Amino acid sequence: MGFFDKIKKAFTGEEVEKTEVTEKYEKGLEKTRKSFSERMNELFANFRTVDEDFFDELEEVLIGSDVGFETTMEITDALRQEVKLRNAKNQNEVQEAIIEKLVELYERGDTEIPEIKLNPTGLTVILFVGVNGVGKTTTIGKMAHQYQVAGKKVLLAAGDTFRAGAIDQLKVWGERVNVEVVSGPAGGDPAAVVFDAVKQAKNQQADILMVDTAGRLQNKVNLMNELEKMKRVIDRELPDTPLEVLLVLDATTGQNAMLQAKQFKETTDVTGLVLTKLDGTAKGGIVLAIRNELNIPVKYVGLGEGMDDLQVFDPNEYVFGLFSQLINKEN
Ligand SMILES: Nc1nc2c(ncn2[C@@H]2O[C@H](COP(=O)(O)OP(=O)(O)OP(=O)(O)O)[C@@H](O)[C@H]2O)c(=O)[nH]1
Repeated sequence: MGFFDKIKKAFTGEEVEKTEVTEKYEKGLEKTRKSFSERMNELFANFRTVDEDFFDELEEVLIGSDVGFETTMEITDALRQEVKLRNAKNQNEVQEAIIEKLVELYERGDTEIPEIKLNPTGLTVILFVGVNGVGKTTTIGKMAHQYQVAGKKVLLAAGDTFRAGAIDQLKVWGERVNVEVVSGPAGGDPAAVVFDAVKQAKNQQADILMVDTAGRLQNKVNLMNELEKMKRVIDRELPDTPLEVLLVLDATTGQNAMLQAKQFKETTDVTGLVLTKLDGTAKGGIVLAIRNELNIPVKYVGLGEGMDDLQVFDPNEYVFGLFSQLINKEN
């Protein structure tokens, strides 16, 4: 069964086969789906015809789910044309057009799973950026655990020397998942920590080095210099090593997360996003907005507090989780 057919079936409440990952996405997106389906049901409860009022209300539903203004307008404009083209009049025809347009928004982009490409012959370095409290350390810990379970040798570097608490927190995670943490003194130079960590990674022939960094957006110049210096050390010591820069964002902060992403994008070359706490928000539409407006791939999503709830982002599973049993079905 093609993916679109699977969504269509789930959309109307028909049973479809689900993998463990599908179920994780479904569960993680429960709040978003509930609020989205309530709003959609309300919209269709008053459905008479597809007129401008209908599109206005649909825009409100999408914006209310944090799909973002730009993306919402794009979707509703495309839908206006589609409805005309198909001469869709009744509720089912319009619902089908809506879901097709939303899925298309994804298919037009990259539906490949944007997994981190690990260096097959040596070390890969992942730099984690993002403001305090977004779940950066938790993400590093979970990811370290997953790579380790997959048989990789992982090393962590406590590059957030700005807060003593951040170093300790990373060490706690290191102990919990049994991964070594390279650290320096609080207030020290983060690039020096990176230098030491790179040396150790080389000595130990590690596969992955994950570097925590401080995320002081209020001081952009400092932040930029600090990140650039760390990158220079990595480039110099490991000239041919792939470097990922993952920006961690808290999905529950909605449009504020968008703003952070824009600011970090100006500060450094972000290669991917991690969106944490998607399970904690009813506004999971933020993924659509980010994907459409920022042009940075979402690489991981946090769908719960468990170790395995950090999942590689799969656009198909996401859209499925958003729509399954959407209309006329109690969740
Ligand atoms: N429900 C849920 N909780 C999460 C997720 N990711 C992280 N958390 C929880 O959020 C809490 C930690 O969040 P933060 O205080 O932002 O974590 P942190 O690692 O200290 O954040 P940084 O300051 O960014 O390093 C922990 O209780 C985590 O279990 C997620 O995807 N879903």
